[in-house]
Amino acid sequence: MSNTIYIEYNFRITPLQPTSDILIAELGAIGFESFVENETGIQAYTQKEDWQADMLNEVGILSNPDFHITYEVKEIEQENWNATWEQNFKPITVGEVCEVRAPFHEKSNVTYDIVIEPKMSFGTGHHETTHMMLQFILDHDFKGKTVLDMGSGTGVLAILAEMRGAVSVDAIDIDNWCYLNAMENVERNHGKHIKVYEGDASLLKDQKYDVIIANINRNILLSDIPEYAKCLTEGGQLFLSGFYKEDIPLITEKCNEFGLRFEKNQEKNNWVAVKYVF
Ligand SMILES: C[S@@+](CC[C@H](N)C(=O)[O-])C[C@H]1O[C@@H](n2cnc3c(N)ncnc32)[C@H](O)[C@@H]1O
Repeated sequence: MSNTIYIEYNFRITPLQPTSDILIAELGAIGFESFVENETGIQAYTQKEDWQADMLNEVGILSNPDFHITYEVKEIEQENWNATWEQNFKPITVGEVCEVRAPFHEKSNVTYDIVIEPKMSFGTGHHETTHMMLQFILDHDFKGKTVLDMGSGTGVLAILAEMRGAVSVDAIDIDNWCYLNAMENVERNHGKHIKVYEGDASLLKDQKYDVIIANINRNILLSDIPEYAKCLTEGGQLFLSGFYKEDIPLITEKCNEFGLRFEKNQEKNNWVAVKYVF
């Protein structure tokens, strides 16, 4: 193991949500590469060679009086960073039949046992949006379906879709690291019908899918919904997440414009996952 030196920031945050999500997004934008959420806030990591003492000056939420954020900073070696991650990543159970765990967790007796090594990509089932999308996949019939997972992160949704019977799954992520990580996770879970691509909605051409899953964010979804509609088969289903309850009318309006009808939604801590039908 190389002993890369990391800088760890330990942020204490009040209120925890939506502050943590905003802080993670802002830190991600200035080059922080991994995050561990805990009960009082988050730990954020960047490699020492990418770090500058004044880099937090660009993080707007730290000077916003509506949020209270304090932090400590220290230098750690990669081995310790891995240990922190392992300590904090607990297995997640969805609907009692599906567990998302890391390779170092013991296998339990569930129908859908998903092993994910997330490292730095999003999608362990800990986030509300991933959890709700996994629940949607459990609640629907995927047997014989062709599926697109847009913004696939670790690949966790694509992996469950195949376990639930999908005959082919295209998983697309814009981020190179996610693309590589999803490929590793597909292999780790013995995926046979999942193809992972690096890119975005511009990769979609004449393909048709019975189901499209996209957990990204409000603005990307708003701009990609017309592309999704073009790729759905008659009666096809679209599951969207990555936005808040108050964004449902806007997203639904865009879906309606392209022939997609709202069917139902789930909600967790103000995050939502919504099902539309073509
Ligand atoms: C919220 S994460 C979801 C990951 C995983 N699907 C899950 O449910 O946990 C969003 C993912 O979308 C990717 N992404 C962001 N913009 C994108 C775009 N325009 N096209 C494709 N992927 C995108 C990010 O790299 C990230 O991995």
